[in-house]
Amino acid sequence: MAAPSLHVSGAKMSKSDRRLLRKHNKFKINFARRKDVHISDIPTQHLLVNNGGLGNNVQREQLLSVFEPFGRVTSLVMEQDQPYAFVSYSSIPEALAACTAIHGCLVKALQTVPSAQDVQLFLTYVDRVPDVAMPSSGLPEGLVMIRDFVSEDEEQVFLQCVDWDSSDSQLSEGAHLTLKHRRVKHYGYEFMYGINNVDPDRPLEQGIPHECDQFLDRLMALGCLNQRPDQLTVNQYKPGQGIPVHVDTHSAFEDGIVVLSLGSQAIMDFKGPKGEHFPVMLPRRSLAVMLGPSRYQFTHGIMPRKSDVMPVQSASGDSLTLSRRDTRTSFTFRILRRGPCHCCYREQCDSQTPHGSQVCTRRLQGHFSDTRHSPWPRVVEFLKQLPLGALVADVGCGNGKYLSINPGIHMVRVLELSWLKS
Ligand SMILES: O=C(O)CCC(=O)C(=O)O
Ligand SMILES: [Fe+2]
Repeated sequence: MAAPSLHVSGAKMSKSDRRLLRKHNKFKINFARRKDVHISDIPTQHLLVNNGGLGNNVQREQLLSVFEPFGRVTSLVMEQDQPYAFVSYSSIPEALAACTAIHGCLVKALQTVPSAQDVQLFLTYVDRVPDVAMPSSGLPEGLVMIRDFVSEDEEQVFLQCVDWDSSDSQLSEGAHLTLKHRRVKHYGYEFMYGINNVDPDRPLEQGIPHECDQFLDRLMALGCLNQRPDQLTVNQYKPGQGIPVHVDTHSAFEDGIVVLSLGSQAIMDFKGPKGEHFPVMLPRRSLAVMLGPSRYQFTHGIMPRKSDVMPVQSASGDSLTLSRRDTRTSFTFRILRRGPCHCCYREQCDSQTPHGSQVCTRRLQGHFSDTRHSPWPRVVEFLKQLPLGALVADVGCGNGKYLSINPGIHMVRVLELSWLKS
């Protein structure tokens, strides 16, 4: 790691040194907009490290390994999404030594993905380090989290019992429109993404794998579910993949949605109706049970990211770091609802809005539903691109498969063509 000679006068500077200086000055001009920390013209014990932030995919441990050889690091502050970090030493000479050695260097240790470029660190003295705003560490009301609910051996059994090869042929057509970003397999009943619902009259050949039996016994022993789950959706996410924000359809499933996270952690964002936001870490092998408001009222989703920002506690105080995601496989166990939902969260309830009650009538239809339950992708696409408030008549709507595709439009449902004639 050879530092370019930044302290030479303008006339003797090489082309690359001049470029470096220009870049650094531009960054300093932008940073000066911050009111809580000021750039210092004279050396201090606090360093602002441009390009060494969470926004550059730099991890806390990597940054520490670069700075610790030059003295005692008393504080390392990383802020969410920012391309810079702050490092404090116990004395000015230590900061000076680090600055002389590291400023302008390409640092290999900071590569977080194989294709990533080396990171060039620019250092500036600042008067202080800011307090870090920690993400909310609470849980949405009704969410129960249990760490280490399954052992590493059990995790392997779960992961190996999924027969991915048979998943594609099993999914109804609408699924392929929504599942570009993760692999999914259903057991017990298919959750049909085209209509965001299940058909209780069409159980799948494959029920929940028997490998889950003991787990389900333990789950039931916790006492938070009234019935044993009869539907399982397995989602598999590669780093960078996620699941869009949603509330699991009320009319499809009862209270108590159980998520077992395997293979990797991920942050699931829960958002409430008043703008509440709970980024909840789902550690590998942990169990999350969504009950009450967290099941019915809060949306949940996973951002398609390669790493998650996590709080860390260290000798130098609270800070944030990045935790890289690996392939994550989640087992989501749910209890099918057989009848409309009567929850008290009417706004989110598809059973209690006009739009929702139409969806429920879908279940009253027999043979037609059995043979035509898959929405046609082109129709789904057409409905999705309609503007808010558009009016659509679904003449001969059959099992109502298109009624819930776009909640922002009005669907007039006409069951039989003969009704229209009369
Ligand atoms: O993968 C997860 O953790 C959650 C999956 C989920 O929310 C769903 O399938 O509805
Ligand atoms: Fe969900």
